[in-house]
Amino acid sequence: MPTDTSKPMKLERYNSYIRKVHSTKLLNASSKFLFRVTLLIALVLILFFTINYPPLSDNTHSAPHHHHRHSFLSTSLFSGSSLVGGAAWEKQVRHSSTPRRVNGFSVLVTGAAGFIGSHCSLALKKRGDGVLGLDNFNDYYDPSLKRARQNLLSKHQIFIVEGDLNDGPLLTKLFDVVPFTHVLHLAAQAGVRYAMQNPQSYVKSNIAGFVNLLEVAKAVNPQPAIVWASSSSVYGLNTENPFSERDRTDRPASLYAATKKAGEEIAHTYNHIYGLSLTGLRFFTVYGPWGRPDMAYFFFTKDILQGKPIDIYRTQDQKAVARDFTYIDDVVKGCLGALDTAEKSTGSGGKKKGPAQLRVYNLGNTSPVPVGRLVSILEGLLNTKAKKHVITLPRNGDVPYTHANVTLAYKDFGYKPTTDLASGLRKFVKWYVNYFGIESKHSKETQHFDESS
Ligand SMILES: O=C(O)[C@H]1O[C@H](OP(=O)(O)OP(=O)(O)OC[C@H]2O[C@@H](n3ccc(=O)[nH]c3=O)[C@H](O)[C@@H]2O)[C@H](O)[C@@H](O)[C@H]1O
Repeated sequence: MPTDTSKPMKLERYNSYIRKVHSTKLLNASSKFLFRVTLLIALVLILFFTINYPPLSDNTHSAPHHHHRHSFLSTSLFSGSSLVGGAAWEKQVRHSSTPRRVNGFSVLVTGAAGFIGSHCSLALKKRGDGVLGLDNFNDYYDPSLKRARQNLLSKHQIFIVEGDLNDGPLLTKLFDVVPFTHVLHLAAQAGVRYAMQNPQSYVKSNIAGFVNLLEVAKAVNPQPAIVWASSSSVYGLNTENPFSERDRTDRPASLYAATKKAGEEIAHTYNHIYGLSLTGLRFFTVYGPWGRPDMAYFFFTKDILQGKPIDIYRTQDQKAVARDFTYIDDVVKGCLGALDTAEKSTGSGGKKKGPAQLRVYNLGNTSPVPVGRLVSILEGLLNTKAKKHVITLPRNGDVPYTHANVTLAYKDFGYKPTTDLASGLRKFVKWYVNYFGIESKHSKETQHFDESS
């Protein structure tokens, strides 16, 4: 009888089958495991990129750390149509910054598409200084007005780089290309009442942005001298009259004022540690052609012309609210005076070499005018009665009055305001009706408008 060999063979086949099944199971299990791990990694990566690289349409009021990334992506690589850092861009930057007079300055003007920034840029350029603008063109008020100012500046060979103060690499790049002698730092989140709606934007521009600029300025060689915009609002609840630079400024009435006051303290620190030459200018309610639409004189004009009611504030004890309204041309002279008398910074490569200049000046008009009087002047100029709502000052950060003592600015650089409110508003209204193409008997009188007035 032949021996049955099929049994061990079957067993062997069975064993090998079992091994196969096991190894396939193992393979299946490990590939499932691998697949899950890959999926998890992919999800983590997607989450990471979504958080760190928000879409470029991220709005301007987003959280500061988001905005920093956004501004780096959007401004460090591209600015309008020209590639930042490219040869054509560098040529524009250099051309705009090169002075055309002997011993002329090279000035970086931040906020150059803004009201005071555009006027100062033009004035500097006209006397032969080199000017490079920086502006983020945010939408705090209608950016089309900022674009119109930019057009005006570009006709005078002034180039504005589109970028944010918080964009460190961009600022460093600008100083790499141009050894600026001066910075006129006017970029800020302005407006007293808006600080209650969007407090973070004040911290982002007026504190973080300022510190970022100072960080770059202290590290470059040569360090520039810096003249920057503080505000009359730092006097807050001060009751001395008129306001002098020696008065208390530790009782701000709005977050806007608090951020400007913080700027003055930060300036002290950078002057003390790094030898940066710093001059703060306390502007008093500056108005005029190409002004800011968020300011009362501007939107009163608009509302009066449109037949809309306007609110005129009175103090809690029913007294008139008054401001030391200051005409733009006077303020421009003050800014240029401050630049002309600014001493060089003393540090280099981030190290202080000796004491440096640290100054603060009032730039006001020295004659406060009640808001009711401002409205009567506008009514006369527009030949239209305003629909006036006199209301008690809401608790919105406003102070009852401002009044500048400008003795110090006069002594140090001959600052002397010469334009009263009626003459200044006349020039503003002339610009307004032309700019907005308002057809009235006023526009006929002003057909020969000089756009740079
Ligand atoms: O000197 C400054 O440092 C600041 O000046 C400016 O602030 P302000 O002096 O508050 O100007 P602005 O808003 O034009 O109100 C003018 C007057 O109209 C009153 N006012 C205002 C609004 C209204 O509806 N009714 C009204 O009576 C109001 O009570 C006030 O009395 C800049 O905006 C600010 O950025 C900052 O630079």
